[in-house]
Amino acid sequence: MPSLEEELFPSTPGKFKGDRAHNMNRQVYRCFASTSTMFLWALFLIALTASYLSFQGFVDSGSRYLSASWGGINWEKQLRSSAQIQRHGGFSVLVTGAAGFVGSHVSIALKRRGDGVVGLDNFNDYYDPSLKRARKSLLETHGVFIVEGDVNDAKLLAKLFDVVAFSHVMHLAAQAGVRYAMVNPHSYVHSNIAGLVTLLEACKNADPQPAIVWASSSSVYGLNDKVPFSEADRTDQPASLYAATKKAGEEITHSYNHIYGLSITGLRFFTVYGPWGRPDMAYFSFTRNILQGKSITVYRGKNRVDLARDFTYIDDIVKGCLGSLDTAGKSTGSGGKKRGPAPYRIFNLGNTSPVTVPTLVSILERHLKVKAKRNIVDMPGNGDVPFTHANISSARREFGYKPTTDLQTGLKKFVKWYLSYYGYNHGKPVNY
Ligand SMILES: O=C(O)[C@H]1O[C@H](OP(=O)(O)OP(=O)(O)OC[C@H]2O[C@@H](n3ccc(=O)[nH]c3=O)[C@H](O)[C@@H]2O)[C@H](O)[C@@H](O)[C@H]1O
Repeated sequence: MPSLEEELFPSTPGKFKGDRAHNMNRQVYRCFASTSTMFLWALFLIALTASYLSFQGFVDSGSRYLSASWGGINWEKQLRSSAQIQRHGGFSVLVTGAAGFVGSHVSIALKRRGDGVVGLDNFNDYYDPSLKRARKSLLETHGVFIVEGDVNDAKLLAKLFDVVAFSHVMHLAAQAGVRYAMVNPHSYVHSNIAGLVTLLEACKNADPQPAIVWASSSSVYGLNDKVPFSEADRTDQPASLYAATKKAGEEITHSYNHIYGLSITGLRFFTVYGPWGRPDMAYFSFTRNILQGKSITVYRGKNRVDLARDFTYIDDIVKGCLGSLDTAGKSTGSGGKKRGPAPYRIFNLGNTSPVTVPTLVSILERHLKVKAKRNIVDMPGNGDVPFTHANISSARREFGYKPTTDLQTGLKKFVKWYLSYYGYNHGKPVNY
């Protein structure tokens, strides 16, 4: 049996016979009825979508509040106190990667001279996070508060700039290591490209905009064979993805300088070493293996030529970082608008005295009083370059950069720290 509606409005047009006006009325009514049904459906779908989105928002914010290690009145108080400037004309500096090797040293040096410092670090497990935690404890004894978070977290960055008007950002958070890029390429894109852009976005939006000093790398020289390496030399032949992401960082920061008036200083660090260093680096892992009686793999270049690095001691690098901060001109924009040209600088921070890897091993043997078991192999195609050698005349001219620690002296200090921290058998770290 047909329904009432079917009776009134048969589904097959033309089957209904009636007068013209009646017919017209029916069509208008039908049209109106289908429009209102559609309208009701649309309303229903909008309501459904809105409630889904608000539920998602609730879940997101709920999980953020449940899992976030930042936020709240007490947290803001700690931020402000750590960022407090204690000297006339001092800075308030956001140090990213503050629980890292260079980051921890720079943070302490800034705090010591009376600058305000807030650290940011994600404590990832690229190498033993307990070493990062120990550095964090050390920083806390100096009054430096470290926020646990990622440079990719735009909300966190916005909040940091909301609470503190940072005059400078020392951006050292990165995925380091040349050879690890073959194991985990995406971590380099995540930290060195995406993280950098997120940070620059936050800096460009900040009012006032901070001046930015950040860590590039000697590896950008890649296959360049003109020595010593000068800032104007070719950097378009990277030998590793790590180098490529650092080179990309130099271009990305340039665009932010150009468009938004951010003051940018990129520092090309040359194989930095010293106490509280990175366990993935050769001098550190060689020390551990030598002490444990394990063999070490020493790479050798083409035609049996030894590899060489312009090893640079951490204290010299710290002086270079502070000199860069002191001479960085101001950013000119605010709230995302450029108001004039701002400085864009790049400096080599090296030692200008390359040493071969076998010589590095011999120095360690002397300091450790243990003979290394050397396993010499031809350098695999893993992104390494045969040598590095910095021309540092630009940094010397701009802020009097002058490295004073040779490898022999620097490794002695490293070994002293290593033994006090891990002991002879790389047992449990001594508590600081
Ligand atoms: O200046 C930089 O910008 C980079 O410096 C550092 O890279 P590199 O100069 O490669 O230092 P590092 O790994 O200590 O190897 C040193 C030498 O030992 C050789 N090497 C290494 C390991 C090994 O098992 N055997 C070996 O012979 C190796 O072939 C090399 O010749 C930082 O790690 C990097 O993050 C980046 O900051």
